Amino acid sequence: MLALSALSGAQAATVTVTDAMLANTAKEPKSVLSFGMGTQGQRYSPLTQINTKNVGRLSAAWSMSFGGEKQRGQESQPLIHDGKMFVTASYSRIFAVDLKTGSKLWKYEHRLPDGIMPCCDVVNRGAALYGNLVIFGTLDAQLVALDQTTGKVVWKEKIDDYAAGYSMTAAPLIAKGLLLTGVSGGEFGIVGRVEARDPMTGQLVWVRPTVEGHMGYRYDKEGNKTETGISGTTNKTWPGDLWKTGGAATWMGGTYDDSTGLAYFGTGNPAPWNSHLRPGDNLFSSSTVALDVGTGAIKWAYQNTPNDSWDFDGANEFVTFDMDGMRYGGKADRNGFFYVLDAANGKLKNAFPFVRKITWASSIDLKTGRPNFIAANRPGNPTKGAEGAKGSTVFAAPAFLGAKNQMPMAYSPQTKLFYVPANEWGMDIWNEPISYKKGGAYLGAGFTIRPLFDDYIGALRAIDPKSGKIVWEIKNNAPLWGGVMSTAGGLVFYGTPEGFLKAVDARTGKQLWKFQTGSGVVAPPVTWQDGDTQYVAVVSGWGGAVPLWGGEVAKKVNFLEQGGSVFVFKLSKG
Ligand SMILES: O=C(O)c1cc(C(=O)O)c2c(n1)C(=O)C(=O)c1cc(C(=O)O)[nH]c1-2
Ligand SMILES: [Ca+2]
Repeated sequence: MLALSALSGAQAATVTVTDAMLANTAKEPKSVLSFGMGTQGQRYSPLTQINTKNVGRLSAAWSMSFGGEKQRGQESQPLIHDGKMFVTASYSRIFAVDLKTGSKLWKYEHRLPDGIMPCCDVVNRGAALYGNLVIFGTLDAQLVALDQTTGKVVWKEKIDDYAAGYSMTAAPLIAKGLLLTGVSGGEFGIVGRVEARDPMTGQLVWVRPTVEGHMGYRYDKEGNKTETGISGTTNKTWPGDLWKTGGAATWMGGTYDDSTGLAYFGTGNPAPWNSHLRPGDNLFSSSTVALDVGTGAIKWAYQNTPNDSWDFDGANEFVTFDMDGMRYGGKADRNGFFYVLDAANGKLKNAFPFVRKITWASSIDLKTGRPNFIAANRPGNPTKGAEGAKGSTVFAAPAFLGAKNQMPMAYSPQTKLFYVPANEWGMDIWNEPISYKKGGAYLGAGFTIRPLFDDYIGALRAIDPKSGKIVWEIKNNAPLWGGVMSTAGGLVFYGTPEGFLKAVDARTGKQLWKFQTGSGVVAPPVTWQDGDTQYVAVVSGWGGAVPLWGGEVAKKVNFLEQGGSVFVFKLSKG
């Protein structure tokens, strides 16, 4: 029996995913092998069959439900390979689907313990492919690798203790034959880090913490570890012992650029939120950290929000691109500024606002790379504040859910523009005393989110990284929470919480097509070519942080229904 099934054509058909294929995935439009549609994260496809002239004829080819009662935030980006779609779903589930028919080939439901502690819904953003495996992270902070053909578990590794607040929501990244992953848990005082593993076995290769003062390690084949030096030079940017529970979670995973050999991981908020408890810059929180993939050494780090006081996680994706013959990286930060850095050395080239209202800083100093803080707009010190134990309340914009959050932007080398899903909102924020307790929320702050404008919160913005100009924008009533894709067909695709997948002209922002998916879209679309047909897919299912933490805004959008399904589209005959 075993020998027979091993010989059968269908079983043996898995095409092994190699480093060369992954390096080419942005140029190879027949598959989608990684989160970001290429490790640089540009989310750009060279396909042109679907274009500005004919996108009006885009029609549903099939849809598949994730089923059950687990209809919560679906933030997953599907992967496409060898006739199959691999798509993760809420509550740490993954499905393999037949691309031609839309029928389910297998599913894996991870058994989650009762005590998991994701801060912001039971989400998962996607998987990674390598060899014959599909690998994803779970809400109880494990990694699971399954056989692409059978769905059988090949290896499983525990990343860390979920009872201490660790979880995993991001898609893993493959770079130079290594599996690179981050961790979630910044709201619980975990310590952020990047880990490299052998993707075929799950065995650790190196670990690099993202909080200054913690030791990095390298592992040999037997699992013996050797120290590779502390991250940073000292823990002097943290007072006392606070670096031991400093946050800086790498919760959105990373990008990788073959030309620099560096992996770029954003880091989340320093813990706790109350900044008066931790005077100093608190490295490497709210930063982009560039790691040498071979050694796990921090080659450079750039801090977007030193001594963050607003939950301005710097976790957002660093997307590398070419400008004036140089390789740069663009990052639309949660704090409201868009940054352009030299991808090789982290030197700041440009920084400008991409939302209308920013209260915490007036600008970013291009010489020093540091923000020009507006001191009066920092939430007050609870030990000194006029309002006693609470500290003084300030109005701050952006709100803590950010000018941008988990929803990834796209870059088009055709238009040389970034397409950023932005949100305009503010909050009243105040500080409170707090002390660390394992597995407890570690904030020391309270907040009330408020819209800034009557008619919209979300805005899809086309941004020129050179001039810092917003070339066009499309306002959206509810906060945008889904990702963006650009194509050589001159199109930009994006989803809305109101349930639509939309296609617009990449040059003008003119809407050309929309489709109602039946629930809010909080996931990034993808496209690929099978035979002579180009397809587009997106996952639908409202959820994520907004309905949980949005307060007044959550009430505004409580007409939205939850869901869980994936839709695939192609052109109907003209
Ligand atoms: O600091 C962290 O570890 C961490 C993790 C996550 C996560 O893993 O989803 C989010 C956040 N922070 C966060 O601040 C946030 O606003 C957020 C929104 C979402 C989401 O998926 O909608 N996740 C997270
Ligand atoms: Ca956070």
